[in-house]
Amino acid sequence: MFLTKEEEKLLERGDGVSKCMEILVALGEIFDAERLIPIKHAHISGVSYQNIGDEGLEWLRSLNVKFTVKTTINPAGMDLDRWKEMGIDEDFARKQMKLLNIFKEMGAELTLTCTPYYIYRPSIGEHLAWAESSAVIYANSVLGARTNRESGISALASAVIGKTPYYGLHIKENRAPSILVKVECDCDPSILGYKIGSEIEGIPIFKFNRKLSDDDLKALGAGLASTGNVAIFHVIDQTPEWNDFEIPSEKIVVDKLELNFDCDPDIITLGCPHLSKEELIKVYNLLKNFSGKVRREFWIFTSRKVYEDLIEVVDYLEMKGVRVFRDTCMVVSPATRRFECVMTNSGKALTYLPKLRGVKVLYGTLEDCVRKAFE
Ligand SMILES: C[C@@](O)(CCOP(=O)(O)O)CC(=O)O
Ligand code: SF4
Repeated sequence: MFLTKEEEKLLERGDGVSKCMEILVALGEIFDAERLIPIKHAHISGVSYQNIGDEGLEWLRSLNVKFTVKTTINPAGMDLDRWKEMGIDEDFARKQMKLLNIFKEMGAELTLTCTPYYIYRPSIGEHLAWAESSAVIYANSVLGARTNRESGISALASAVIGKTPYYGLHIKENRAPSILVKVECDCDPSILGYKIGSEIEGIPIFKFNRKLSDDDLKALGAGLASTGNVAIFHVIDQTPEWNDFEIPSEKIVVDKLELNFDCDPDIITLGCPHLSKEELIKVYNLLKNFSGKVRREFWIFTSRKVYEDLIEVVDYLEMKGVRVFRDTCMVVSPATRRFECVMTNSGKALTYLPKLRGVKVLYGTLEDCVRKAFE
């Protein structure tokens, strides 16, 4: 991969910046990138102490670097204000705060959300270096911005250098669809993504018989990326780049989805990825149909920004016994170990909760989840 004189010099410093350059050069060589390109925004995953532990914390501290572009970060292992209520112990909280202080010293904004696009909405064609698979696929598919599916480490290296290797989805022709998915059922987009992700190769372009909302597209992408190596999709008549390419001849038809999850939930959860304003308001409107408080643990996760923008809605949900937490989620928090069976409408959470937290899961639509909370 070609390096400019300045880039060569960064390699020779022998410090944390050199380490970051080495990561980007190695990535560039693996994927045969011709050069590095500047990025506008990096989003780093691997922020929960639960997932990176003491080793990750010490490695980050040893880098001793500063970010040179706008940098946001993924959820931590707890709500920074209500961690005791989540059942988190002091030792974990202390270590999580130590980790967040390191990110802050590096120059990250402590956004602690997997939905950075609600805070900074990238524009079409903008080059990013984002980790967090659900954010990557949203940026590429719904916004038309350009990022590969970075790891936490490669996103951090790009945040320091301000660049990323020019390969993969940064290049227009690599964003072309290779399989048409005709959807003939009124299937939950989250579950559709969860099922299709493991069944297809390449980039899907969907044909729906209805208009999907941005939240539907968010759920579809999160599900797709959780079970498949998919970092972009298109939807005919709906996503920004759908008409820039030939419609692929390879086609599958989806007319029904079968799921077999079964357990009696001791907690219901929504917000994987973190809920948008519209989604939080949808929960509010559903809750108004039920008298009294919920009868099961009901945890909702969203970003601080959405929470603060809708504080009256949050107050109502809390009054109904729902807990609205920020900064974290069921997948990256040790709090989840208190539960046996988690009910959710998120295809992504159905994938990761058993894998990362070892709990059983039960699928329900948003309406099913709200109804179950009162049973
Ligand atoms: C599962 C995920 O959403 C959150 C946990 O990952 P991390 O600890 O933020 O790297 C990451 C991802 O899907 O890229
Ligand atoms: S809520 Fe879901 S998408 Fe967001 S960080 Fe947690 S697992 Fe990832």
